[in-house]
Amino acid sequence: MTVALNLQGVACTFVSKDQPGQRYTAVKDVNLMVGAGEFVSVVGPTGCGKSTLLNVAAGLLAPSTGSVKVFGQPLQGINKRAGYMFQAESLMPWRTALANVSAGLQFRGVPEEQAAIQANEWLRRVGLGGFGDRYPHQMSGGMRKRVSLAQTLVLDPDIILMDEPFSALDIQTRQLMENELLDIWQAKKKAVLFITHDLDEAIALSDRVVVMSAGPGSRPMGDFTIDIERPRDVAEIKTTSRFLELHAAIWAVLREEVLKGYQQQLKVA
Ligand SMILES: Nc1ncnc2c1ncn2[C@@H]1O[C@H](COP(=O)(O)OP(=O)(O)OP(=O)(O)O)[C@@H](O)[C@H]1O
Repeated sequence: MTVALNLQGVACTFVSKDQPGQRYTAVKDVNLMVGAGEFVSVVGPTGCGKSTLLNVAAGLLAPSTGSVKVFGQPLQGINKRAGYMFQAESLMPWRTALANVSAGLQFRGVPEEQAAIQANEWLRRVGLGGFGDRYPHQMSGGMRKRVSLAQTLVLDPDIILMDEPFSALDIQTRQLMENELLDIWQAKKKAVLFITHDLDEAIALSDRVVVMSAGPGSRPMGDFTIDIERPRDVAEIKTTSRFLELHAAIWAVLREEVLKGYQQQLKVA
């Protein structure tokens, strides 16, 4: 299998803003690999360093030690083979849905007309054909997330990095979006690194679920293959016996770390 993303021996140490002498090692000894076309989720206690790892993969943060390779090449600067979708709203309020989706293409030098055709096509794929002229404030949260998804995918990245992209949505909209993401992923088979708090979501979507330990010095401490056949309906598979078995096995590892994570936070507070 071609390796799309490979983090080897990655550690990230931050210097405290208030006390420059103080250092905090968020993640340490992290080895994490995502194959081309593979869907990998990372779960872990709050504050363990999941977003930190995603930022490292995106090239937004250089690791203090270790290496990051993208399709075998050392990553320098921004990861141009990757598209990102973060938890926060990423739309420009002064641009229509269409203009939001086509912006990235235009920044890359695609002529306006061509960019609009591709952006329209992606809006249609995410179920928003006909909504291209709406502004973000004229759309629901779920619709805005669809626009964000189109905005990420229109650039045709080989690697998709997602940090809790659906956490702000109500459960029904969330399930719709998860199924849509799976449909698109199934058709395009990109490498996905998906961060979530939600173990159900991680299992439902992924080929593999990686469990991070509680910080400081958080590292992957479990790597579970999700051998549930595809295509999947995220709502339906949650009642299958294999899903429940996998959930129990992963939760047995994750639970301890979540408890440790809470203890850590209490200490910090
Ligand atoms: N730029 C920074 N400077 C100092 N500390 C940081 C910085 N970025 C992250 N940290 C610390 O590193 C740790 C990991 O943060 P990170 O946001 O990666 O965790 P997370 O697992 O994504 O958290 P959550 O699940 O709550 O979103 C936290 O303790 C955080 O306070």
